Parts: sequence; structure tokens; C-alpha cells
Amino acid sequence: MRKLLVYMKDYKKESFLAPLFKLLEATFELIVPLVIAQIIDVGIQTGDTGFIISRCLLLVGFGVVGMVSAITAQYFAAKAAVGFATGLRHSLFQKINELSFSLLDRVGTSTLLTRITNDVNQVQNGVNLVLRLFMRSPFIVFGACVMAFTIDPGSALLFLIVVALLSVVVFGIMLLTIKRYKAIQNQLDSVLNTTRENLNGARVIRAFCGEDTETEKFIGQNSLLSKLQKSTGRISALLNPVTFILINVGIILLIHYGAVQVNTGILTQGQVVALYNYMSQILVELIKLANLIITVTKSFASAARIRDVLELDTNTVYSDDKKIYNTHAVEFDRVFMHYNEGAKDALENISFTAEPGEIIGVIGGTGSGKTTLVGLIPRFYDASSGTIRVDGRNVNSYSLEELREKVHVVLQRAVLFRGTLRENLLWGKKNANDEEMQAAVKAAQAADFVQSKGGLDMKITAEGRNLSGGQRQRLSIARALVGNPEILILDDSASALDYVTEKALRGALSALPNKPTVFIVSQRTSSLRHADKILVLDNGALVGCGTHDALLENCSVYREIYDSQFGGKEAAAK
Ligand SMILES: Nc1ncnc2c1ncn2[C@@H]1O[C@H](COP(=O)(O)OP(=O)(O)OP(=O)(O)O)[C@@H](O)[C@H]1O
Repeated sequence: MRKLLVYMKDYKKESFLAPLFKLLEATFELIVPLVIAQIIDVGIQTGDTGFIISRCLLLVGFGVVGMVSAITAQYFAAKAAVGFATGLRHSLFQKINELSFSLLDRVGTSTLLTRITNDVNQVQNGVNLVLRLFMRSPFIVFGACVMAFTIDPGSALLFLIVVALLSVVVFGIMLLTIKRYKAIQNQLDSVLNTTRENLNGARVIRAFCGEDTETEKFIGQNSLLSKLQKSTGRISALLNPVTFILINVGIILLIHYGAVQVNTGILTQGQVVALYNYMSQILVELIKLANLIITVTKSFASAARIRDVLELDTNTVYSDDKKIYNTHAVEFDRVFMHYNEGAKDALENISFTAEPGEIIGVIGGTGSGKTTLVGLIPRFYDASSGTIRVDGRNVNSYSLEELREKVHVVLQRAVLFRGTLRENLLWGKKNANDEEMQAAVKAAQAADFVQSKGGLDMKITAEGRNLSGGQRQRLSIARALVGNPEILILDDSASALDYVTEKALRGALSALPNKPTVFIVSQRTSSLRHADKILVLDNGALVGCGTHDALLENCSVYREIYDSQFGGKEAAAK
């Protein structure tokens, strides 16, 4: 939590004024029992109505000042807590955007969602409550003990014993629940994860009639969450009854002790009423304090989860070596890659070069490492060893922004954002004009359907659900083309296109005026047969590199793929 306090730095004034006004309110509250004692001992006993009225007016005045102080404190506390949470959410969002693909894989998106919403709200509540009660409640408890001492030192001893017992209960319960709150938040992540998967895969689940299995899975996760919440709730629920019992026992003892003192003439009736009032104030404040501690406990658990994300090491490994070693557009030099420590290599000892303007095909069975290989060029993941160079320079020596301006990628799954087509295309180049966007749409073979749907202003719904798979793919390609990248990577991103459109797309790519180096990942030999070079992957190893004809001659894996698609006959769509 301490590390998160930097987000309070713009709210120093509010963080000071909120507790201050609460203390002001508390001070008046502590004086009230003394005034009541005076009304009883002086006003009522002597029958002085004027005195009683003047003291009652004084009490009304205290009430008004106390109320204004409380409202002012609430205003400052809310301002500081909301501002604090806004800053925290902003930093968290920025951090999430900086996370590398491997960190995103490791942490998981559902938990990030819970942390930026639920956890931040929890911390906001904690800050608000702390600013209002953290000083006030102990001040009243302490103040009431002191006041009791000034009235009668003997009764003050009783106060101290009650406060000590109450503190043991409150802190004991706090210690018992703190770990459980963390477990609850983690289980909430799991419930969210299941819900998210269910929503993302809604169509598949229905197609396979998997609703019952999914519901069962959800019920399992949800009942675990409710079990955890119930067991924690049971412990927290002890708090109020136990504190009430202790305080009421204290009050009974106090009244008994007070009655004896009044009889012997040591205390007045008004003083006993004042002592009773102080004991009641202690009860109210300790319950508030206990609730504050529960909220703060939850906030601490949430703060730790937020801090864990903020402290993730997103520092990308940069190399100082900006030397240009050669003129290749892309060079892989003995590259190895594994996703997790100890996991099998997804790529093993890959070396090849791609020249500027060349079309490079990447082929291989499923899971052979095609996506992994092309993902290393824009540094979605980093190689475990070996060197990758773009324009002759180590990719690690570019800033990610610089590198991703050069290298544009069309991913396997075409993702579009809700908005207009124009807004989507601007992702490719922030200041692209209509002409550039139209040219990209045309090259991506999307001009016809875009025209019929309203041109660049056509509406795109969330995830591009109002478009067909092939249309989404073509618009994703258009988005990548808008920025005139030097290197364009199409990761199986033309798979939903018919042969004629795919052929036209290949033609348009070769005719692009800036002649980018294009990597085409595909399962179809027909899509790659005109490539300048084809890389053949098998189980993470590069088992062939050459033209279609050369590979047919000397690469058995390539020939197998080709034969499986054309049965050995030359039937490819030329
Ligand atoms: N994010 C990831 N975390 C861990 N392992 C991964 C991850 N992505 C891929 N892998 C593993 O790396 C290997 C290569 O996967 P990759 O996606 O590169 O294959 P691919 O040839 O593109 O497959 P496909 O044609 O099916 O898309 C596979 O064994 C896969 O299980």
C-alpha cells in the first residue's frame, strides 16, 4: 500500500483537511457528555430553566458545527479517494499496455480486468474510509478514556480494560480474515476467467451443445467463491456481537460502580450519565474502527494485487549495438526460442536471410513454429538465443515503436475494433489521408464490399461481427498496408479468402510501390509457390529453404505437404 501512496501526492491538501475536520467534529462530540452532565447536576437540580435552555442551545450549536465539519471532511475524503483511484487506474492501464506477449500469457487477461476494476474500487473505498475514520475513531476512544479519567480515575481503569479486550478481538479477527480476502479475490478471477471464456466461445459452445458442461463448470467455480466468502463472512460477522457484548458488560459494570459512587457522594448523577455516554461513544467508534479495519484489510489485499501488476518487469531488453551488419531486410542467425523456462524449444537453430522486396513463404504442419518465427521479427516475443536483424541491425537495438513502424503484422485471427472503418485504418498510420486509406483498401481486395457498405465511414461493430471472416481478413490487411511498412507479415491471414481473391491479393502485394519484404505464413503450397523463398518448418526446425521448384526436388517435408494437397499432380492454381 505504501508504494501506491505516490498517487496521493496531488491530494496532500485534501488528505490533511479531511481528517482535520473529522477531528473537529470529534472534539465537539467529546464535549457533549460534559454539557449534559452540567444540565443534570446544575440545571435540573437547581431548577434553573435559563441555564438548561442556554446549554441546550450550546448543544444545538455543537451539532451544527459537527455536521458542517463532517460534510466538509466527506467532501475532501471523497475528492482525494476518487482522484487517487483515477490515477491508479490510469497507471495500471498504461502498464497493461506495456506488458509483453509473454507477460500477458503469464498473468492472464481476466485477472487484469478484476484488478483494474474491482481491486481499484476496493482501494478507493479504503482510502476514503481511512481519511475519515483513521484519526477520528482512535481520537474519540482515547479522548473518551481521558475524559473518564478527569471525571473519575477509578472508572477510567474499567474503560482501559474494556478497550484492551476489544482491541484483541478486533485485531484477532483482522488477522484471521486478511489472507482469506486475498483468496476471495483470486477465486473471483477464476469465475471471471470462466465467464470470459464462455462469452468468447459462445457460438462454439452452442454449436457443440456444451451449455450444460459450461454451466456445471461455472457452478463449480462460483460455489467455491461463495464458500470462501461465507467462511470469511462468518468470522467477520463475529465482530459486531462480540464487541457489543464486551461493551454492554462494561456498561453494566460502570452503572453498578457509578451507583455505589453516587450513593457514597463521590460522583454526581450527571457524572455517571457522562461516563455512560463516553462508554457508548467508545462502542460506536470501536465498531466503526472494526469495520474500517475490515475495509482496510480488503484494500490491502487489493493493493497488493495492483502492486504486483505495477511491479511487473516490462523492461524490454535493449542492445546498444546499433551497428548495421549487412543489407538483408531480415536475418535470423542461429535463433532458438522457448516460451517458458524449461519448456521445449518452439524454434531450434533457425538461420536464413530475406532480401528487401522479397516475398518469403513460411510453411509447415500445425504447431511447427510458423507464428513463433514471424512473431520474433516485431519482437512480440524475444528469442531465447541467437540474433535477429532487421535492415542489418539487431532488433533489440530498435525501440519497440521504431520497430513496429517498420514491421506491420496481420494476425491469424483478424481483430477489428468497434467504430468506423476509417478509425480502424488509422491504427496503421495515425495521420493517413483518405487517398492512402482507399489505396490500402484496394490493394487488400476490399474496395468492392467497402464501397457498397458506405466507404471509409462504414460502421464496424465490436470485433467486426457485422462482417464475414474473409471481409475481416481483408480489412486487417488494409490496416497493415496503410502505413506502407517496410516488412509486412501475413500470418495465415488470407486463409478465409477464395483462390481468385487470394491470387489478386498476391498480385497487388507484389505491385506495391514501396516494395515491402512480405512474409506469408500459409498451410497452402499454392499460396506460396510464387514466393522468392519458402521456409519449411518441421517441429521447430528449419528443414528446407528455397523456391517451390527447388524444395519439391530436395525437401521431403515440403513434397509431402504438396502431395497431400495435390496428390502429386501439378494442379496448383497458377
Ligand atoms: N503463447 C504460447 N505459450 C506457450 N507455448 C506456445 C505459445 N504459442 C505457441 N506455443 C507453442 O509453440 C509451438 C509453435 O507454435 P506456433 O503457434 O508457432 O505454431 P504454428 O506453426 O504457427 O501453428 P499453426 O499452424 O497451428 O498456427 C507449439 O508447440 C505451441 O504449442
